[in-house]
Amino acid sequence: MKILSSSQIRDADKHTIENEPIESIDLMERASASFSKWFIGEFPGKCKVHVVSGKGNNGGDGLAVARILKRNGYEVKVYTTSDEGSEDFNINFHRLPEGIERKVVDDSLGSIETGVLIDALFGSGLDRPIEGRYAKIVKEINQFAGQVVSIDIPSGVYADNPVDGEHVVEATHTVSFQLPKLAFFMAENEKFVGDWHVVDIGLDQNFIDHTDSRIHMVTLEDVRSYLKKPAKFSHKGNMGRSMLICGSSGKMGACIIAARAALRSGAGLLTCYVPAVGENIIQTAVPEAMAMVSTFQDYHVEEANFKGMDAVGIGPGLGTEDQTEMALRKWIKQLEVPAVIDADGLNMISSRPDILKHVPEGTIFTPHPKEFSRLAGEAEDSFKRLEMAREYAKKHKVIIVLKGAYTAVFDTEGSVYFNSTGNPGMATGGSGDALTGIITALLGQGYSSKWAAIVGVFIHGLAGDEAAEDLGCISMTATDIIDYLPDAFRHVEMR
Ligand SMILES: NC(=O)C1=CN([C@@H]2O[C@H](COP(=O)(O)OP(=O)(O)OC[C@H]3O[C@@H](n4cnc5c(N)ncnc54)[C@H](O)[C@@H]3O)[C@@H](O)[C@H]2O)[C@@H](O)CC1
Ligand SMILES: Nc1ncnc2c1ncn2[C@@H]1O[C@H](COP(=O)(O)OP(=O)(O)O)[C@@H](O)[C@H]1O
Ligand SMILES: [K+]
Repeated sequence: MKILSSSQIRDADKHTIENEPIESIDLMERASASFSKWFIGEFPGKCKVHVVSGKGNNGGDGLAVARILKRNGYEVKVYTTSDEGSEDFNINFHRLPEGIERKVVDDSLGSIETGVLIDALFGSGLDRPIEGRYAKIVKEINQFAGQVVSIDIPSGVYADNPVDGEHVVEATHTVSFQLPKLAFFMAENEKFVGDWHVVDIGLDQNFIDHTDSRIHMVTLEDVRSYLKKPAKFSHKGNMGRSMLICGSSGKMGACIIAARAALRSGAGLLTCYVPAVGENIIQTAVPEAMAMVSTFQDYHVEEANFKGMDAVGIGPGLGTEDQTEMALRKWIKQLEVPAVIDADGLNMISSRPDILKHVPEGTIFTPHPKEFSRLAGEAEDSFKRLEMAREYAKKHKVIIVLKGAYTAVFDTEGSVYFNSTGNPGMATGGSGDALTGIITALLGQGYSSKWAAIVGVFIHGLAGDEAAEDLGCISMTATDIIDYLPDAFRHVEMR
């Protein structure tokens, strides 16, 4: 699914109005009806609803929603900051039926004790920080004890830029029209956006399909269409020969997790290259994997033999010993197959950036934000980090998998794909190692680097979601993510 900027959405509105054709006020009615339908589903008890409307079209939506909810049996009170506004605001203001209490407010809503509050103060037309009387209103909205539902976007949040003011509505739910907004994927906006939802308002899909956007959200359908189905005559030799270079004394667990995840992701033949300390451990814990054992006891110091391999994953539990770093340099220079580099592998590249020039095109880096800042420098905010990651991926011709609540995959052409699966239960040691194993296995099965990353991240998150459903976010572990990989793959395969 594409994510469009505010101005692109405005163009889609305009195009729909001209070509459907539909009057602007009727499009507003359709948007408000979609919002109301969502609202009625979420709050079926006919609670008291307080609608706070600004004077733009977001406020106009608020007024139309007030009317529709009233018609559906809700007790509605409307607070407007003015009795006059945009053309469509004015029409909806005059359409307010009898029986809706209305109040034109200056800087205070007055006391609101119960019910649900709908925030229609500002939408995508916000063009400066909220101040003065509007700031006081926002403060009151945030002091309200009940749930707050923002229409389209919380007032004070910009769709495409970081928040720049102190006064921003903190919504419980945000119901966005047609598509999600880029702002929803940024960690610092979580407290404003709350849980977000998208409702269809019937903007011209053909126009959206032809609008150029480099920002996407990955859906189940996307992954379904890219998932490779094993051929009837497939055998272990053509399901990918993968190698994981991993482990050191005290960190063999990372290796086990990555290896098990790779096997559960369809790796045909898996070899784990480990220091001597890891031989018995890996052979016992993961009998399906072969072990290639280095002569050195505690950590990696030697070259590897990649002969016959289709994919290589480097990083889980490696440690950052100087000699391991020298070994990493050799591995990277030797690489002729697609590779995933994670964790300590990335940390060593960060401390010796000259290694970067040897990294083959299409190699996948899987940093979390801290590892990314070691690679590319600190970012002021998530929007800047997004630009930095995009530039980094383009410049070094690597795929960046920036891990987090919405893991983002950056390809080498400047596009970014936000993941839509996963949950906070995955913020536990070893989850990242599982991801490295999954992506390595997919690479080995012939996925392009970009799609191995996108599909791997989605499946990893989906397995995490299935695990959380049964075990809860608190108790689930990285091993549980692996145990739920079969469910996740089956879920994607189901048609
Ligand atoms: N046809 C359309 O364009 C549709 C638009 N829709 C709604 O329209 C919204 C956008 O409407 P508008 O473009 O009218 O924008 P807003 O409703 O966000 O309001 C913009 C108005 O507020 C003023 N303003 C901006 N920032 C301010 C600040 N910090 N302090 C004080 N005043 C400020 C602007 O000067 C302008 O007058 C969307 O978010 C969506 O809710 C929907 O009705 C769907 C259809
Ligand atoms: N709040 C969250 N929501 C969704 N996914 C998460 C969340 N926190 C962590 N994850 C996922 O869990 C994994 C953690 O990886 P990483 O930070 O490398 O941990 P580790 O090094 O302990 O394995 C990443 O894939 C990340 O996207
Ligand atoms: K709003």
